[in-house]
Amino acid sequence: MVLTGKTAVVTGAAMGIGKAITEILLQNGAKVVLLDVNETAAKSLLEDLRKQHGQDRTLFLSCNVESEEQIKAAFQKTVETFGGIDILCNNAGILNEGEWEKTVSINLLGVIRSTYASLQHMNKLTGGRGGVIVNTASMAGLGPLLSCPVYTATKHGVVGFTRAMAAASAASGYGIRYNVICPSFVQTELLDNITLKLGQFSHLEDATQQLVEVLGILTPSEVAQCVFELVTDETKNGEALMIFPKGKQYITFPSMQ
Ligand SMILES: NC(=O)C1=CN([C@@H]2O[C@H](COP(=O)(O)OP(=O)(O)OC[C@H]3O[C@@H](n4cnc5c(N)ncnc54)[C@H](O)[C@@H]3O)[C@@H](O)[C@H]2O)C=CC1
Ligand SMILES: CCCCCC(=O)/C=C/C=C\C/C=C\C/C=C\CCCC(=O)O
Repeated sequence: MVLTGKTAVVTGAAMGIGKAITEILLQNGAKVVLLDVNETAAKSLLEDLRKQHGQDRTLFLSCNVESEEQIKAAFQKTVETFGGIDILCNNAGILNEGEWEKTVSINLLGVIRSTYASLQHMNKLTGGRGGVIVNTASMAGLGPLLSCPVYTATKHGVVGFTRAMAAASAASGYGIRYNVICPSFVQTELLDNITLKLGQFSHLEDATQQLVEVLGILTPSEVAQCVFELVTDETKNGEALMIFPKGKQYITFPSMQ
């Protein structure tokens, strides 16, 4: 897929991995709508992006992925402004084992809300142009991160939901590809104040820190490069791409047949 003239929506776009995804899509010619709850960070980023890429290729819309109403309004505004949606990156996520219901609501239900709301605009069977959705899971979506059971559960959910949507889309003729990235640790604010975020599992922080030392830490732009690959390579549908500092690997899952 060539990105020139395409419209992308990125959730959690104000900082970290979402910011890097936004930047790589813009650098390659797409128009990008940034959705986030952090208005201060998003507006400051938007100002920089408009200086670099022009005034008319970006839009920020305040949107909490916990709200179906806000997601629907943001997609409607995107279509009114840019004429459609071709690419959706469901990236917003938190780590908070104490506030675990909120973690499920943002990390897993947020992806489902946004994916279902996007169908109205992207599905070729309902007048959309088709396109591609890339969800941000984690390596914790493929195996257990012992200090974060609920975070782990949400990311396993995102991997399963993405793969099932890919199969449903292919079988139904939606014209939408669905892929998921599974990065190891990435240098973003998600890793800050980790003791507080681990809640009742804070005693397992040292064990996780040891894992960080073994695996190393990715930069957001290394992750965004993999998102770009999944967006542009039209052969990729239903793929889970594991990303770590030493490389990347497409996951082979057990066959269901
Ligand atoms: N940092 C890491 O080590 C890893 C992060 N991830 C995943 O990457 C994604 C992005 O995380 P990071 O960039 O690391 O974190 P971050 O904290 O730097 O950025 C997250 C962004 O999401 C936004 N956000 C949070 N709740 C939201 C909501 N309800 N609605 C809309 N926006 C919301 C935040 O305002 C922020 O801009 C998350 O899904 C996370 O689980 C995956 C693997 C590793
Ligand atoms: C192998 C699974 C990788 C999963 C990565 C992920 O999605 C998010 C992990 C976030 C936190 C993990 C919990 C504790 C980490 C402990 C210390 C982090 C310190 C980071 C540092 O800068 O040294």
